[in-house]
Amino acid sequence: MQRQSNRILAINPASTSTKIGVFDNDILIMEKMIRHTTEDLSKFSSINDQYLFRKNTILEALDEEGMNVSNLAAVCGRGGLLRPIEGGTYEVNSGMLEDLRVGYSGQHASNLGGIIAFEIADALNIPAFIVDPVVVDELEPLARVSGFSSIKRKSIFHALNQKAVARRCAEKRGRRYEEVNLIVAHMGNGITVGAHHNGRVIDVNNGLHGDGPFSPERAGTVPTGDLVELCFSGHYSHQEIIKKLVRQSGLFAYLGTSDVVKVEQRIVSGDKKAELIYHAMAYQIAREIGAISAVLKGQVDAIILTGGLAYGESLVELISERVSWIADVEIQPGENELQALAEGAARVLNGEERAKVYPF
Ligand SMILES: Nc1ncnc2c1ncn2[C@@H]1O[C@H](COP(=O)(O)OP(=O)(O)O)[C@@H](O)[C@H]1O
Ligand SMILES: CCCC(=O)OP(=O)(O)O
Repeated sequence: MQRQSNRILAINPASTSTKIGVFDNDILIMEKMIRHTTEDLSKFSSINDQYLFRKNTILEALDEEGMNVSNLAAVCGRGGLLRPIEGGTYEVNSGMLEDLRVGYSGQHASNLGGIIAFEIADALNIPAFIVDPVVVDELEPLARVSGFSSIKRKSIFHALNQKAVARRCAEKRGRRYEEVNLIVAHMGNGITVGAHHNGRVIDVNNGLHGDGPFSPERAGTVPTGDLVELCFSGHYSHQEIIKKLVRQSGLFAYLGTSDVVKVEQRIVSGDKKAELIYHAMAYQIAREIGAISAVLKGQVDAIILTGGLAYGESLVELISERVSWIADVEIQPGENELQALAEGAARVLNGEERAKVYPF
């Protein structure tokens, strides 16, 4: 099908940076990472309060790059901690804006993606979208049962990148995403391993404050009794324990850094503790992939390793040697999120998909 030219601005707000990209449909024209200093962000008491500051830095960056916003056909932001929704491209509406502002399912910089996209698009009278936010929830009923009746398992994961790499993998095999079974391990600051069955992520660990492998920053699954003891030890407030589990666990807690490149350098120079912990992270990722292969009854077309950590050759090797008996292992390093946002918006602008309405 012949596609018309659609200029799309994609916005991905992360904790200390805002990444932006301008695309012609899914072809990248310009990309920029705007870094925010601690001093800049410490002026704001909440993530939501940063919206105007971040929006202005985006408009300034576009101006510096000579990008004329009046040529845009749509703006697409990374969606945040909304109500659980199925995957897809959603037009930003007033209900979504309200949920993003209060942080319906919690606080995360990605909550700003939809808000900033809307503000820029509204002034230009063009649509604003979000694509596959972190709350995409396509879990099977079986996967929701935790074993502790007061707690349900939740789907919070790197849906945007997981679905984009899964689509690409299916396409390479001459199949549609809706026709394949894939295991995708996104390995970034958090790590999530999803079972993609015929285009739906039917099981995945909650990579923010849930379960799964430990990661550069997160604790992942920890022994429950010991965690309860720690919570009631009187040493930590509620906020402190959450921060410890989400931002100060994993590699950071054991090795004092969450920078995987530095950890790899320490291993090469003979640091045995760094080696043990790094190998343990690979071991836990492989164990999660093995567990989720049972969800797919062993019918797995491919295992995809993606995210920033997939640039690390030794990590990829350590995981592959434990899981390559399950299926072919494909490496798609990086987080590909701006590209995935543009692709999601382009599918709607070109009439290949209809924008979904939040909450559906
Ligand atoms: N060349 C590399 N080799 C190994 N790890 C890397 C490399 N580049 C980045 N990383 C790691 O990737 C992580 C960030 O991954 P990314 O997918 O961008 O993050 P997130 O999913 O959290 O947004 C960081 O922990 C960083 O140390
Ligand atoms: C697990 C989804 C939240 C998320 O995006 O985490 P990181 O970017 O910190 O890996």
